[in-house]
Amino acid sequence: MSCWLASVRNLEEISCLLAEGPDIIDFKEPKEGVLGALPLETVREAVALIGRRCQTSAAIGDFPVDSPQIYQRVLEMAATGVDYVKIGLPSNIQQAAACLLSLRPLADQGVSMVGVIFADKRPDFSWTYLIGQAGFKGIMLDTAIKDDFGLLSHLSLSELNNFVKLARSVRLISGLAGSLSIQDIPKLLPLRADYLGFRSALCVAARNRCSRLDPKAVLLIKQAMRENLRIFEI
Ligand SMILES: O=C[C@H](O)COP(=O)(O)O
Repeated sequence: MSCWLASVRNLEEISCLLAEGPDIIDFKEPKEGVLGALPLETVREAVALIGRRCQTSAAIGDFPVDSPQIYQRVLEMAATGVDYVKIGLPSNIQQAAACLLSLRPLADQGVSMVGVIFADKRPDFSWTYLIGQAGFKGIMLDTAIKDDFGLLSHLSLSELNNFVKLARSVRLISGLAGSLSIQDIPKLLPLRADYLGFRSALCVAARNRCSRLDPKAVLLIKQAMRENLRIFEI
């Protein structure tokens, strides 16, 4: 069954979301880039505020894959108590092999990591298994450039289906995101990714993901997820 993830950038947004019960609340600062990080202290407070009412994830920030800072950043983010730490990877995951292997000890210590690759950067899914070998828990497809061209403008349903199947074959949780709209939900749910991720569609201005969350938009996404899941599970 597919879950839904909602990205937030501050504690006020969490209060707005919790009533609608997303399965995962994801912490990131969109002003700092597609995987912009929130301050560690904010993430710590956010995790405490949520109090295990849903799962949580957090981006570590936009770092080049050869940055020596990645290991430390993952360690620090995991120490906030967040369930999953999200790390951006290049489209050709093979290029990140050294970075992935260096993170393996963190996986062995129980840190749950999710690798993020970008649909608008011509991703090569054939290296997905390397993420599994590094002990990651999941892989997520997102878009690097946030504009009118969402996930389905870059990859076909058949390519996305292939991605979800490959992830499943190496026991990785799979997530799909990238300026998803409410209309994308019935198209993507049949692929049975583990979750669909949203930010833009939850905001008062869907074209500005830095704008505040709109409670009505949040409710509409929640209802669309529920109704479409009911249809596909019949
Ligand atoms: O992790 C998911 C992303 O925050 C989705 O954001 P977006 O809907 O603005 O592309």
